[in-house]
Amino acid sequence: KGSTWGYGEENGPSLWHKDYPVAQGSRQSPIDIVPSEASFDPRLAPIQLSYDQCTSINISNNGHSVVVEFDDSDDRSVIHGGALPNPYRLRQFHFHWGEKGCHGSEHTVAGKAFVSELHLVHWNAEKYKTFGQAAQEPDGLSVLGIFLETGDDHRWLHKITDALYMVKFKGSVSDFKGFNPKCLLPSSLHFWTYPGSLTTPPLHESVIWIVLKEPIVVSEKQMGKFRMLVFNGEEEDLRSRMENNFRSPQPLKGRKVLASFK
Ligand SMILES: Cc1ccnc(S(N)(=O)=O)n1
Ligand SMILES: [Zn+2]
Repeated sequence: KGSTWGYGEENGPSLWHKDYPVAQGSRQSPIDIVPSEASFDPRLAPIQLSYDQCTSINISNNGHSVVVEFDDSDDRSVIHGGALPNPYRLRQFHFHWGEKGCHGSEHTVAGKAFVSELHLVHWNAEKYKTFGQAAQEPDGLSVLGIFLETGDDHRWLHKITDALYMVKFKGSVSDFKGFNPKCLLPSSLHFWTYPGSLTTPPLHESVIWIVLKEPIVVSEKQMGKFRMLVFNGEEEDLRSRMENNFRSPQPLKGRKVLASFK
């Protein structure tokens, strides 16, 4: 049986196209964002995150990242603005990161990578009945990308890093109530936006990407706690530290990146 995809030598991003030919498609993500080539679009509405009624449910290790899931049975937590035609519902957030001292973001800015990248995944519940269906439509999803750089401790990230020991192994799930990801936003909501894809299989070209210009600051110690997670299940002999779970920038193929700021 074909091995499932991952980030290793035998199943990493350069091989994903074999099982997921869309990997070589015309609107793949991530990309290298070149600010001087992005065009300021005054028509872009400011990003608004209405997360005050959001309901986080659990935190889990899916063998590729650590994921916090939300109750998306109604419009209690939505993102609107940017180039979005209507509000999109928050479904989950997760992270991508590198190894100690190295970079791990997926998007880069003029070739500069950050230590990590947070993805807040939303779906167009006004137009589609389920997340799964929306994930296969060109306007189905919107992912808000936030860069992480190292410096001082992030005062709220500890709520997540303190829970990571409970989800060390693939397949582990733990209660995670009352977390509002608004506490993970930088002060500026200036953004770039472009049409792209999921950055992990099935790599559907269904994402309107919104990437914030300003990174948030977290400490190397906090990042270290992400690296104590492992890709493998508790019962597997082969232990492999969860790190470098990022895809590299993909060809722009003529796409335009819009900027919400001058
Ligand atoms: C929910 C989901 C699946 C796959 N990839 C992504 S991502 N990394 O593009 O946000 N999100
Ligand atoms: Zn992601």
